[in-house]
Amino acid sequence: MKTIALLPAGSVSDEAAKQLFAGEDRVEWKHHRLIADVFQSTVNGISDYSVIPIENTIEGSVSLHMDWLVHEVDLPMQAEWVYPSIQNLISRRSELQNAAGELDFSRIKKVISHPVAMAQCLQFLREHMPNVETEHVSSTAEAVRIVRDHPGEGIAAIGTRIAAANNGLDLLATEITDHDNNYTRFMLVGSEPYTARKSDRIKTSILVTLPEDYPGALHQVLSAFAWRRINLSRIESRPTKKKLGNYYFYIEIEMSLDSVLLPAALEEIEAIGCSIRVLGCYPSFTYEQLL
Ligand SMILES: O=C(O)C(=O)Cc1ccccc1
Repeated sequence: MKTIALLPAGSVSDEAAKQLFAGEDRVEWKHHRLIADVFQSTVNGISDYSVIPIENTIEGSVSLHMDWLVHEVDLPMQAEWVYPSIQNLISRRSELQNAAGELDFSRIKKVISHPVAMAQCLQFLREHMPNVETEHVSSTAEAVRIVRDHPGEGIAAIGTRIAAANNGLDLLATEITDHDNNYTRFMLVGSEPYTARKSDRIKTSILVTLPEDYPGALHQVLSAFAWRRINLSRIESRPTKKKLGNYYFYIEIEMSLDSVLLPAALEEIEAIGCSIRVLGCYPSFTYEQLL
């Protein structure tokens, strides 16, 4: 039996995780309201894995979660997958109708959701409810729960169809994200490798800290990959949080650590005085692969 910590039932994380573990019956879900508790469940050994949203097509990196993986916890990355994020406007239709029985968006006083979901729907909100107040909460599922528990207050949530159905609420508008092809990348973290499915795409994630006062250090790091023709799929700088202006580089490499080339490239990078932390070597899945 594998125990998996994740955001509440009806969240995007919940749908995405069920896709990754589809067909596995020996799985126990541990839902948490807060992402901090999702992380902590695996850190404390209560769960085998945590499910973490790390990047979105529109919003880019979910920096807070990336920073947790780097600064707060030491949990290896075990699988990465992509899941479409389809958002809907959810509340009670009967509360928001005018005398003619038509939905009147001006009766919505406040829209609540997870910050990533909210960011995906800003144009929709501007167009239909230019003056609405918005508020961020810990997940889309939590937003829907709050709407359920506060009838008559003119609150709507942005969330999944499943969350609306689970809470007996109405879909006021469906598929409201501003751009199609809106996907979120999720990371499965934990101490055991994920073996339920195989992918021919294996990635390695590392964190590189450059030596101080070394002109061209980043160039040299990149060249260690470039001349070996090792493809990188992402590079991002984040503050070290130790000193203003100090950064580490988060790099995703399209190659397994079991290869001959990658360890050699990492050795070359260490030789110029960089420190490297390997965050994981893991299979990567597209949405189509998991269908
Ligand atoms: O709040 C949720 O449902 C989550 O799982 C976080 C999230 C929100 C929006 C897109 C992807 C993940």
